[in-house]
Amino acid sequence: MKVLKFGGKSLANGKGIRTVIEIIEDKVKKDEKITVVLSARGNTTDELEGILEKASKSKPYQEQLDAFKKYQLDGFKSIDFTQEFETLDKLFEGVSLLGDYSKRIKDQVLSQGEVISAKLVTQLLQEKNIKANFTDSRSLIITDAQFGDAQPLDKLSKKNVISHFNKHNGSTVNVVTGFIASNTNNETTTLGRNGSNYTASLLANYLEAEELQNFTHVNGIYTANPDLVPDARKIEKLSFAEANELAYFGANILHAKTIIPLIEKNIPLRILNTFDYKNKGTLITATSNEKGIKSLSVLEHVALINLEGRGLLGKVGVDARIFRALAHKNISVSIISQGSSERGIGFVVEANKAKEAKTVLEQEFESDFHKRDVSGISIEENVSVISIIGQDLSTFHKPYNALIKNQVIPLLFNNTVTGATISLVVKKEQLHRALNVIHGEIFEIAKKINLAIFGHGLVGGTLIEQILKSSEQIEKRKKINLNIFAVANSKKVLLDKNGINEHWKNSIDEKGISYTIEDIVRYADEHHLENLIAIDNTASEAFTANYMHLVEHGFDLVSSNKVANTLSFDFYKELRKKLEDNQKQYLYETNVGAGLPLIDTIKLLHLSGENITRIKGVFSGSLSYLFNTYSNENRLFSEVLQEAIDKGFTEPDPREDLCGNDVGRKLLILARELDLSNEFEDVNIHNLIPEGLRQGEAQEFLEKLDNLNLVYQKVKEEQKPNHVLRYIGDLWGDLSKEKGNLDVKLVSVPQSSALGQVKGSDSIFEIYTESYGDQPIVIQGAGAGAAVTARGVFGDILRLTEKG
Ligand SMILES: NC(=O)C1=CN([C@@H]2O[C@H](COP(=O)(O)OP(=O)(O)OC[C@H]3O[C@@H](n4cnc5c(N)ncnc54)[C@H](OP(=O)(O)O)[C@@H]3O)[C@@H](O)[C@H]2O)C=CC1
Ligand SMILES: N[C@@H](CC=O)C(=O)O
Repeated sequence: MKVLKFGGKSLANGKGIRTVIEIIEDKVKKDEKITVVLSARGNTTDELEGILEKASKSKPYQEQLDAFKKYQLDGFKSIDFTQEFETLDKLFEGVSLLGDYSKRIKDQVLSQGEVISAKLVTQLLQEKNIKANFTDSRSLIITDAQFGDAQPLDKLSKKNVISHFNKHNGSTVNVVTGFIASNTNNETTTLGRNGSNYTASLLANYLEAEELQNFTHVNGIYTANPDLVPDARKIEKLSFAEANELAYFGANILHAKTIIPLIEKNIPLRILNTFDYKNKGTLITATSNEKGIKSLSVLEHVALINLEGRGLLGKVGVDARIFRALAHKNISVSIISQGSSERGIGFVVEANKAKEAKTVLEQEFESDFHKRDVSGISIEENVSVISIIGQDLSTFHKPYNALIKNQVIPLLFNNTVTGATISLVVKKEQLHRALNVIHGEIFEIAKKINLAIFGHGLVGGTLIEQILKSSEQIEKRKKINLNIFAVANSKKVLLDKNGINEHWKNSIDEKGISYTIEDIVRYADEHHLENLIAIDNTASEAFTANYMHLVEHGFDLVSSNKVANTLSFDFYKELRKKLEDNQKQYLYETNVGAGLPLIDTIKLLHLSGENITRIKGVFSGSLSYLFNTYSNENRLFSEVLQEAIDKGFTEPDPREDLCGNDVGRKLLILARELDLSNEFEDVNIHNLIPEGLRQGEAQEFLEKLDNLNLVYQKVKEEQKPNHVLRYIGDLWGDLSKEKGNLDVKLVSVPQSSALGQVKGSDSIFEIYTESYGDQPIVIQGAGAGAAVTARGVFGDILRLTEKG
């Protein structure tokens, strides 16, 4: 025999009822022996309670009662509920006249919901020629007289159930009312909230059923509430002990009292979905999961109370006084945490009891206030409790670190000594993000990294394409889900919390909206996006003004833009301080040498104590291309320059390269990596643009490139034989001092020298150190170009995801 229990949501409407009938019919056809236990339909119980309240206050209730009757009959006009409706009419009339009702009356009222539902399903089954038998559980389950939350009298109930099923067995489907029972005086009682589940598990116990199938509107028990955590997974199997933890921490399908009768007889419980009943659901048995099951549950509608005072230290009985005072008012404490100094005790109570709890404690500790032993009792409202079931402290650092990285600082945390459950109290507004972050960590589900990309020109656009192309592979290999939720230019942003797709360019045009940085921060916040990275692929100084704000709001930073690192040294330090305070990272490997691993190498050398004495080389990819090509080929300077621009080697405004600023910036960035406090003004720059061409718009300059030809023809011709032109950066001097010497200049070098050998758009960096002596470490390779730069930015993004 299997016991099938259908909840109110399964029975709420015509579709639900038809599906329930279909499920039962299916089982009967397969000759399965079944018993059906039903809740009241939809919101019936709440509706009846509402009408009762109105009636007791002598308010008009007839309209609501009529609507209730209409709902019960809707689509099922052939069913006769006259008796149930008349009972309700009489009960409400009486309550209205008296202006009050007892728990006994309430149980009589509420019981009609289950009677109506079981009567309906019985008749519909009979219409399908199924031998169905309406079974009023009031004649089976006998309880004490505690109306509203009655306790079954096991011996009597069991005897009744067995005798009833002996009479109506075989192919008969007993359709039993859940929730309701009667006391020994034959008065209607109810089994409290979750009562129908209780009825079902009592029947399963008495009849020694093979399985209890609890049909709900979800496919089983999940690792977290799927409404809050989209990545939540269904748990296939768990043990009663594990289920018990879930029940305690708010998994409302389960309740300890419904599980106990099943444990007693070792009866498996299967949680199924009425609307997807072929799905196997979750099976709960006595056997524990070998690996141990993990899941997240949430307690909402709670408040945190904090009792503080210096004088509590070493005082005996403080906790006892708190619990006694609260217990006296029937206020239950769910989570408690107390420091070893005993100067503060924090605990969680139901939100609607918080004010009362505070008042009660203020009275209890009145004299301690006077003595200044207690300094304050405060309520932190709008909090939620997250419990990680199956999590012990040995690996808790992972979710905890991830929370901190996402700026979720738990207000309180505690762990069970034996049960491997850790609970955290977090601000309600952070609940969603916290759950997703923890869930991603403990289930090793691809960690979602939410990217906001600013600038989608040559570098930014290539980066987006690279990410979209490799994201699937990365997810498979590294369990990292790169989600670009924002792409912005100087005017518009395209926002999509689920990530942009390959049509992003059109989408920006069509759906892009004007924005401020605050809009993007708000969007991330409102959609609870975690692991945020802002990527600056602009060349804009104005945009760098957003860095602090982004960091404060939980974004790590990656930039190909060099400006932020070359503003005043004060800003440079302030940004680092902001990053440290917010535990955020800033990576900018492409700032010098595009995709070459230069900054990281220099950082590591410096950090390890290696004394870097000089850094010299061709820092600019575009100027490398320009002078390598121009020196070797008999072509016009303007023509080669235009080629460098067309190949995407130059800055958005190519004058930034030609005037030496770009190399100057790179040199300064390296100097600052060595803890030198140089300013941009300290860089001696040889500007390659003749005076007359420096002013005006970039476009005007591009139109006058020919004017450069004569100048550079002369420079080329004035060289010694077998010499070539190179535009170099040189950081030198006593680099252990506060500032170094930074020179950017055009030099003529022998073609056979290392610098003279550089080809194409290659950059070359010679790093001289004390240990390496005269033989510098040389890093050489493509120093410019959208593809290599975007790849370098991509590398920084991946590096950040690993740091998390
Ligand atoms: N090319 C290379 O080899 C290398 C380049 N870099 C750096 O990469 C960065 C990007 O260069 P590149 O792709 O060539 O530049 P592009 O001019 O091609 O693109 C710049 C992008 O930034 C956007 N933008 C400009 N100002 C803002 C702002 N205030 N807010 C938001 N978006 C803005 C532009 O939008 P809009 O069209 O609206 O102006 C455009 O989408 C530069 O900082 C450069 O120094 C670094 C290493 C190598
Ligand atoms: N314009 C720059 C691009 C890389 O930073 C260069 O030419 O090196």
